[in-house]
Parts: sequence; C-alpha cells; structure tokens
Amino acid sequence: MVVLHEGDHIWIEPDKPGPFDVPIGARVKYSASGQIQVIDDDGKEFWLRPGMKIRHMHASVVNGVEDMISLTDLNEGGILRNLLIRYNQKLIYTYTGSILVAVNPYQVLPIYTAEQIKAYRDKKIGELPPHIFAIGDNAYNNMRRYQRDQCIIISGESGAGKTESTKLILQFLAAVSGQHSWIEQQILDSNPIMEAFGNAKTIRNDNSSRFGKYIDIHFNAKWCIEGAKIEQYLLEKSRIVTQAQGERNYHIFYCMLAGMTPQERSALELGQASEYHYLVQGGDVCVDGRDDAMEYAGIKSAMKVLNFSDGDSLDIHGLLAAILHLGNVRYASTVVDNIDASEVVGDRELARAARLLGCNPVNLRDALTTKTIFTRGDTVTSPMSVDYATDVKDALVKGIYGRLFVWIVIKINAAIYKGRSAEKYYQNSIGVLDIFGFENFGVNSFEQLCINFANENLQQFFVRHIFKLEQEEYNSEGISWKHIEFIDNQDTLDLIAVKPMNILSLVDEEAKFPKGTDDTMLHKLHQNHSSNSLYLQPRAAVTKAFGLRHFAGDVYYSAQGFLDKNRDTFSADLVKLIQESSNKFLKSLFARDFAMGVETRKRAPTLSLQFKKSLEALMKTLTQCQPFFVRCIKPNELKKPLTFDRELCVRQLRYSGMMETIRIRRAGYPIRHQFADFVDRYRVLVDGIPTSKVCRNLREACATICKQVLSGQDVQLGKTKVFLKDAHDVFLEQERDRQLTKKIIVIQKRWRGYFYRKRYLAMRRASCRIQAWVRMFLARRRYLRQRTGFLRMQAVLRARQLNAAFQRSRVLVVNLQRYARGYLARRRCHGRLASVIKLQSNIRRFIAQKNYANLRLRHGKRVEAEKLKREMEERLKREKGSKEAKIEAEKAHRVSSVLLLAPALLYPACSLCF
Ligand SMILES: Nc1ncnc2c1ncn2[C@@H]1O[C@H](COP(=O)(O)OP(=O)(O)OP(=O)(O)O)[C@@H](O)[C@H]1O
Repeated sequence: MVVLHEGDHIWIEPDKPGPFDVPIGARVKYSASGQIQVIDDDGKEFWLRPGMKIRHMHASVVNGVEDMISLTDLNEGGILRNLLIRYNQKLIYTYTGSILVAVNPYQVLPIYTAEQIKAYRDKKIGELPPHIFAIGDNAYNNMRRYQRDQCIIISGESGAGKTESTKLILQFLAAVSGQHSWIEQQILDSNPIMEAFGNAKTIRNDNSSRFGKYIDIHFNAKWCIEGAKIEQYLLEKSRIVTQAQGERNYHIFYCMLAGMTPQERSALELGQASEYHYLVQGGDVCVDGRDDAMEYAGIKSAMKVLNFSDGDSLDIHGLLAAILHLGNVRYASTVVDNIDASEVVGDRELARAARLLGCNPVNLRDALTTKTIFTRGDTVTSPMSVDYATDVKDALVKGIYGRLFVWIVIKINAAIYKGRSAEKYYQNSIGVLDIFGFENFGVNSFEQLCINFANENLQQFFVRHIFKLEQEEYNSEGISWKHIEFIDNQDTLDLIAVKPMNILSLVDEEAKFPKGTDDTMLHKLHQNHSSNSLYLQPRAAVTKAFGLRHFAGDVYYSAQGFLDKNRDTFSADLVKLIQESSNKFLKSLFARDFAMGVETRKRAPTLSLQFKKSLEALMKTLTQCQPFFVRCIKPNELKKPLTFDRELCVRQLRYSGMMETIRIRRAGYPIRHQFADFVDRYRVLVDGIPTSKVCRNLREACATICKQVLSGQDVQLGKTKVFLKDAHDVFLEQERDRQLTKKIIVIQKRWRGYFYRKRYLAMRRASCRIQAWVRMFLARRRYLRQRTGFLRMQAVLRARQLNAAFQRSRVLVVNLQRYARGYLARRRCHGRLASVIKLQSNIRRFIAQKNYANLRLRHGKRVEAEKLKREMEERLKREKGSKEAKIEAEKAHRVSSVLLLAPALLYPACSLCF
C-alpha cells in the first residue's frame, strides 16, 4: 500500500488502457483518514478509488527535466508528462541528448530575439536551456570543428512547426555568420516567395507547406554565408483545381487578388477571390489572422530582392490570372455522332484565358473539348465528355502551375546559388530539411503515398543513424552493450520501393501499360502483396483502395486517379496548343516537353520514379552529413495555445520512436572519436601526452586521458575509438576550453610582453629620432636667425660706409661742378669776345670797302656817290642792328646749353672717379 501525504506526486495508471493511454501524473491535494483527493496533470480533481493503480513519482522529475535522458521514470507517461509540464511553463523545447523535441506553442513567444541569438552563440548543448538556436549553433560549430557538412532534419506532422523551425534556424545562421550581407537577405527573402506559391491553408495547418524543401546553406573559408541552394520536392498539384472543405488554394492567388491595385486587376480582367471556382471550393477565402494584402506587399518586395524583373512579375501574374479564368470555364454536356461530348458555356472566360495564354480562343476551345488520336498514321479527332474535358482542363492548369513553381525555385537559385565548382567559393554547408509530415486523411491518394514514402525514408535514416549503425558499431568495436529493441521500418520501405514487384514499381508498370487502369493496378497490388503483413486489404472488397502499415500508423489509399497522377503527362493537344502560343514565358516553361516529342513524352519517367530518384539523392546527401534531428510535436488539432492533447502527443512520440531514442541515448555512447583524434583534441587536459603522430600507444594515451579527466564515468574504449556519452563530450569540451583558455592566457601574456616590449623599443627609438630632428631643427633655426642678423648688421655697416663715401664724393663732385661751371662760364665769355672781334673785323672790312667806294666815288659821279653813300650808310646801320641781335641770341643759347649739360656730364664722371 502506498502511503501518501499532501503535496506528494504520484502516477495513476489508466483504468482501461487504450492503445494510446499512458499513466498520468497527479498531486495529492488532500489526504486524511484514508481519503485521498488528487489533482491530475490535466487539472482534474478527483478522489482516489480502491483498485486504482498508483505509484510514487520520482522527485527529480516532478518539475520536469531539460534533457529526457536524465528522466528517472523512463516510460511513455514520464516523457509525456515532462513535455506537458514544460509546455505549460512555455518551455517548448526539450532535449533527448542532442535531439531536440519542439512542441508547437501556437503563440508568439519572446524567445527568438537578437539577444537570444547572441546568448546561444558558441554554447555547448546543455549549457543553456534547450532551444532551436542551440541546434543551429551546434551544427555551425560542428561544421567548423570537423570541417564536415552538417544537416538538420526537421520532422513532424503537418502543423507541428517544421517550417517555423526551419525559418528560425535560417535566421540564426544568417545572424551568426556575421556578414549581414545581401545574400543572407536573399536567402531569408526566398521564404515568403516559396511559401506564397507552395503553402496553403489546410484543415491541420493554416500555413501548410505543400511541398518538401531542402535548403543547403553554403559557408566560405571564413565561415560566412556565401550562397545557398534550394531543392524542392513534389508540389501538391491537385490543390490548384480542388480543395477540401475548410482548405484553400495556394496563398499566392488570394494575396494577388487582395493586394493588386484596381488598375492591375483590370489589366488582367480579374475580380474578387470569391468569384473564382478554383478559390472557393473550400469555403472561406480568408484565413483568421492572415492579411493577404500585406503578405502580397512582402512577396513583391522579396521578388525584387531576388532579381525577379518587372517583366517576370507580369508574366507570372498573367499565368496566375489565366489559371483563374480557366477555372471559371464551364462545360455543358452534349452528344456528337452518338458520342458523349462537351461544349464550353460562355465564351468570356475562355477568351480571357486565351488572351493571357497567347492562344487562339478557338484552338483553346478545341483543345479543351476534343482530343486527337493518332492511329496507324491517321489523325482522328473525337469529342470529350464533360468529365474528361474537365480533367483535361485541370491537367492544363496543374501543368502550368507545377512548371511555374519549378521555374520560381530555379529563379531563386539563380540568385542565391553560386556553384560549387569554384574551390574558393565554399568550404562546407549546413542543410535544413523541411519536408511534408506524415499524412493520413479521410481519403488518401497518390500524393499521400509519396509523402508517406518520404517520411518512411526519413524515419529509416533516423533509425539507421540512431539505432542500427550505433549498435553495429558497438559490436564491431567490442563494446559491452545491452542490445536495445527498436522498430525498424525497413520492411515497409522494402514493400513500397525496394523489393521486386514493390508497390511503386507495380504502379509504374501499370501506368506505362496502355490498357492499365486504376482497377487493374489495384488487382495486381492485391495479388502480389496480400500475404504481406504490412499490406492491408480494404475491409469491404468493393472499396477500391489498398492500405499500408506505416511506422506512424495504418493508411488506406484510394486507387482512383492513381495512374493518371503518376503518369503526370500532358495531352499532345495541349502541348501543341502551347507550342503555337504567342506567350513566350509560357512556352519557355514547356521547353522540355517540346524537346521530347510525342513518343518520348509517353516514355518519360513517371512522377513516382522522379520522386524516388530525388529522394535517393536526398538520402545520399544526408548520409554524407553529420545529422541533427528536430522532432516537432503538434500538441492539439485545434491550433490553440496551451492545449495539450495527450493522446495525439503520445501517438507522435511513439511513432517517432522517442522512447527507444531516449533509451538508446541513455544506454549508448552517441559520441565517438578515433583514438588519434581524441588524443590530439584532449591531450591538452593531461600533462605529458604527446601528439598522435609521436605517441606510441594511442589507446593507452586515451585511457590515461579518460582516467584522469572522466574518472569513474561510463566511458568505453573500443578497438579504434573512444565511446562517450553526450554529457562527457560537453564536459570534455568545457574542460578543454578551460585549459586552452588558461594556456591561451599564458601565450597572450608572453605575446603581449613581447609585443609591448618591441613596441616600447620602437617607440623609444622613434622618440630619440624625433628629439634629434627637433633639436637639429631648433639649432638650425637659431643659426639661420643669427646669420640673418649678421647679414643685416653687415648691410647696415656697409650702407653707412658707402653713405660716408658718397657724401665725400658728393662734396668733390659739387666742387668739380663748381669748377666746371666756372670754366664753362669763362669759355662762354671767350666765345663772345671772339665774335665781337669778328664783328669788328667785318665792320673794319666794311669800313675799308666803304672807304674804297668813297674813293671810287670821288673819282666817279659825286652825286651818285653821295647817294650811294647814304644808302650804304643806312643799310649798314640796319644790318648792324640785326646781326648784333642775332649774335647775342646765339651766345645766350650756347651758354645756357652748357650750363644745363654740365652737371649731367660731370656727375657720372665724378661717380666713376669715386
Ligand atoms: N516556434 C513557434 N512559435 C510560434 N508559433 C509557431 C511555432 N512553430 C509553429 N508555430 C505555429 O504553428 C503553425 C504551423 O507551423 P508550421 O507551418 O511550421 O508547421 P509544419 O510542420 O511546417 O506544417 P506542414 O507540414 O503542414 O507544412 C505556424 O503557422 C505557427 O502559427
């Protein structure tokens, strides 16, 4: 009998255990006189009844643990309760070793801030509370540490939070890569575009990814993001033409109609979302809490960032509008030559679609209502029934949208993928896989088979990585080990795609067979696999379906439309129609189809084969990487916060193999190192251990390290490797960090001493040199000043000497001038005397001549003589007067000239003399 007190925690076993019922935790609220009232984890209060199976809960798990490996109550109930307790405290992340379990909170939590990103940088798993950023950081650091590609596999049901987790990891990697460059922006912006074209509202998730994606982020030698590549898998095309109640078509249609301007809408002749058959089949065209117009603005700006030109955008919108118009094209049934036929009702939609597709409306109508058959060289055109015509129209629409989606991914890759060819371009990569979760609907079809096949592959990868390889390695390394049973889904994979006559190959074979129908396919499947326990026949023989026992539950697939979906072919009439189109963009989407020709197209690989191949390639890539696992758990189907559906969660935990995972992680040694690597990495922790190249006995060196650092701990040495638990790795790494930090500090001290000494000496040398230069400069300046002073002094002295000499010379010159003037004056006087003498001689000659004339007169005519004498006398008088005046003037002029010139002549002469 268990003795209980108030406040005790207990486990209560379920009364009538169903397949997903597990013990529930409870707290004793009241205990007196044998009556015990408890309140269970769901908040229900009740009295314990006799016969109820209860047991004590271990104290260490009462408040939940961060790493479920440390759970003492290791059972499904314990795991579930741990998640529940934490979920109620808004702690949505929990570890299982290095595997992260994330429970969708369905509410925005303040745990994804820039500070959080910073906090989780360079932290070992377990150092901080569990977080998706810790997984991103460990992948990043492992990539750097081991120089190996990493991958993060995010799995879970639809709506469990895979896409959100992917975005958070990308956000973290973009932040830690630390470049804040354009490429990071482009990678983050690829999300809204891909979500717009590939996500839709489903009953289970308002933003469900209807395709799988693997984003490979490339890092360069400096560990910064250098580019990325996106791989897409199997877009759900049926959604474009039909949606279940409560679901929508792809977001882009609603966003486009809500966000376009009236002019843009009228250019494409578009109206409101509620007017289009392809958009209203699910009921409501709006999603609570989603603003399609705002999303559209985001999509447009993201397209700009990713180099979509205005022309590209117009082309895309044109095709989307054409799809909507085609959806509104209606048929009426008619009979032509006694054959069921169809005719288009109302030409308006057809004409609009034809205009946007660049085809002739008549050709479009013919392609949508008649089919051409080639028989023995003849071409026969026959009408199609309404159902057939509707299928053809839907095939056209699905063909266009499917190819458009692939084109968009190629376009995004063109912007973000730089190619691996250039060696220096990228060093290693981290891939993030966000692939559709396991699906089991009311009616499942070909798409669900492919999706569940992909999930089986991922489960097998997980099982291989966590269980198979691990246990194989323990055996080969001779590790003492208790084998753990686990559910291996390899048999299901064999049934679906590996063994001869597997389901996919039979579906393929029937799709290629000209007379193959869904019924013949089903018959063959039943025939070949009815004895297989994993293959399920329908309960009623008339039901055209087959079932498979998947790791996550039994799923029945309806055979209807299986072959057509698998063929994924496009009728020759439609190919011809597009080939004749004037819409270049549309034609470019179908370029591969044109190149194939009719016969090759028939033999083209089926959708299942293509999908199988791309999955194989993905698995190969994943196998070459070091994987991290994130298991997303959906807590309820209502998309509500703080609501925990125990049964739903148990189912997810069980199918994901969480229980076995915890057991193997607890019992096993998930971390292993080659002896040489271990010695090189951790020899720093123990003195005297040489490097692996020099070390003679590596095993012994490893044993010494383990003994000294992890003494008494559960560590094992195999034949070539050391086997450790997650916690040991964390401890060793922390110790190594501590030791390295210590040693680094010594190196830093030495280095700084050396560096600063060197810098001091250099500074001293430099300062001496500066001093010398300054001193030289000052001395020079003083000297130059002194020299200038002396020169000035000399100049003044010389000036004074010259001045004195000049004064003396001046006196001399003045005297000389005086003498010269005297001389000249005297010479002038002499000149005047000479002219007077000349005048006198002239006068005397005249007088003599007069006397001679007088004498002649005395001898001649006396009277005439006398007259002549008078005239002569008078003339003489006149002449005398004028000549005297002239001579006087000439003399005066000469004297003045001499007086003026004399100083000018004498001064230079005197200067020269002195
Ligand atoms: N960490 C989270 N914080 C807040 N809300 C979240 C978180 N994770 C998921 N959600 C909510 O859950 C919804 C569904 O998540 P998400 O789309 O990531 O699921 P999924 O697993 O990718 O589904 P599908 O397989 O259908 O694509 C999101 O739209 C968001 O509202």
